[in-house]
Amino acid sequence: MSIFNQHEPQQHERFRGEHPIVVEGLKTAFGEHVVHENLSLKVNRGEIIGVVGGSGTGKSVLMRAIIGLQTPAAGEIEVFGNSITQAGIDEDMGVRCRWGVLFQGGALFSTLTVGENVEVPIKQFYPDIEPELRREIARYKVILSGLPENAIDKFPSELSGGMKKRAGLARALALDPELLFLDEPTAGLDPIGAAAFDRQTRELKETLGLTVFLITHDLDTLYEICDRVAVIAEKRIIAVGTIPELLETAHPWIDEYFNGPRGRAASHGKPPRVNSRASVDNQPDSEA
Ligand SMILES: Nc1ncnc2c1ncn2[C@@H]1O[C@H](COP(=O)(O)OP(=O)(O)OP(=O)(O)O)[C@@H](O)[C@H]1O
Repeated sequence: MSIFNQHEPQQHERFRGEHPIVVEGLKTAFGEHVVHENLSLKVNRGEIIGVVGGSGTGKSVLMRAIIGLQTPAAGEIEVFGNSITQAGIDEDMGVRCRWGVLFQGGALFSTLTVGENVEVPIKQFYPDIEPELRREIARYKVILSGLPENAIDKFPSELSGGMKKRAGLARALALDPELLFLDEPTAGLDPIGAAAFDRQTRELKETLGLTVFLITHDLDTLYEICDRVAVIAEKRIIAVGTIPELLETAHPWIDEYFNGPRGRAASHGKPPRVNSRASVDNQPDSEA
């Protein structure tokens, strides 16, 4: 039971449905530049889904659309069964407090300490929580994210890249989310730091029962911790499944991605995760 359940106004049951995120027929565009066209994706509850695709294919824009920061030109997005595209402000606030986001680069407030950064969403969504309790929650989240306890009083400029990511993770965990969005969490980390962050993600997912939407270029992360991988190309999700399943699709981009030198190195000795069937979208690109 979360401490937040005792505080108005965001009381809610945990999501028990099959798909906490459902995207149907999404179109996003910046002026004439269409990023997604007829993109669909269902994320399974309790999985870590890796989202991959070439640079600029729209992974971050997809995440932003799902969390309501990017208005779609067409299509429907549901999170926990609530329409994100049509939510009023009240429903919006109720859903927003149920996810946490680690943006690329951490997006920490540089003038606030780590602890104060973690307190920001708590203040925003639960303004009535007493400062002492808020601080105590922040301290717990800092420890949960794998930072030493004394990091709570440090400013972002005093942290290494890996520590900044963990501070961003602590803030993403601030509200006991059911859904965690991670945008390239291991980018810029050394291999040992990246592997440690991967382990932490998997442990958090298991102990907190999270669903994780993870954007990455890191093949080791895909092999180590992702239950399924969704591939964005041609403005939509062209395939989703375990890595062995994706390889069966024989799509040239997928083949090159996983069977190129880096893909082969990352796969070395890894047991495949096999708990779903890949689905492939062979629909022609309407914008082609
Ligand atoms: N605010 C914006 N205004 C205009 N174009 C944008 C904006 N945000 C993103 N784009 C464009 O949308 C496309 C997709 O961007 P996005 O950041 O989602 O790519 P990505 O797949 O996450 O790339 P990377 O792997 O390099 O991080 C790019 O062409 C980008 O230039």
